[in-house]
Amino acid sequence: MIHINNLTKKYGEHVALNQLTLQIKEGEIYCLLGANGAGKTTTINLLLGFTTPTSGNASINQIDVQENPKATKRFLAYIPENLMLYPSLTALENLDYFSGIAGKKLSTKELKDFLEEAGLQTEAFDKRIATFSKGMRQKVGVAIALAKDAKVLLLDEPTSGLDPKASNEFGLLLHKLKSKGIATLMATHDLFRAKEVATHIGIMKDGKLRQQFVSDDISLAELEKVYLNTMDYKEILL
Ligand SMILES: Nc1ncnc2c1ncn2[C@@H]1O[C@H](COP(=O)(O)OP(=O)(O)OP(=O)(O)O)[C@@H](O)[C@H]1O
Repeated sequence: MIHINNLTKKYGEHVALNQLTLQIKEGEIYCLLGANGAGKTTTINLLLGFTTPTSGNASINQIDVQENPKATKRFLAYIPENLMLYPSLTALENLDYFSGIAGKKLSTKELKDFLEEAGLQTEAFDKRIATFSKGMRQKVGVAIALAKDAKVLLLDEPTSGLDPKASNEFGLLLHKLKSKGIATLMATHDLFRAKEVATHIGIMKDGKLRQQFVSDDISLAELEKVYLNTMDYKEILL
């Protein structure tokens, strides 16, 4: 579903992303780990077409992102660390608005079903977003992705600032999306949640993908050790 080939982004002499190659198939959750400045957000921005690569390419559902950014956006949902919703509108109104932008005309019943599927409490459907916690806003973001029938979900630091219960709920939600066949790329610093939700884990440093694992092949303790070693510049062969 997501194909990234030798994707490179330079800002002047600085290489923010260095020949990244990876694939994420339907129903896979790929967690990208790495210290600040490792290139995680750059990867997401390139997939969103927010910035253009210096070289290499990426495709979503076999459509090249750079050649056809509008077409690829039809398949994409993006939830950044701080999801922008209209604070004075309710959850239902936001969902109605954003699914309308995505070309979906949905009944109130359908909108409510998506909010429920995303795990938002029924009492919150008609409350203004301004009163919502981050976890609740993210559920609205997931409802938007579901309403849009997104095939690919891009998440940037979705669990940062969430309390353990909200983070756990978000993890359960990702499992649900996985079972619907959605391909997810999640940039995170949260090793625990990455290990818990990911099918695959990559560790980036200085714009380069240094390590890749199938999540089931590595324990949390091993992941932490490898992560710390990688950050300490100790060379570990891929
Ligand atoms: N618009 C820009 N102009 C110049 N340099 C940039 C720009 N955007 C990102 N960079 C640089 O590219 C590198 C990768 O940044 P990126 O935001 O992708 O890292 P990250 O892994 O997402 O970090 P964080 O965990 O802090 O979000 C950093 O060195 C950053 O300073």
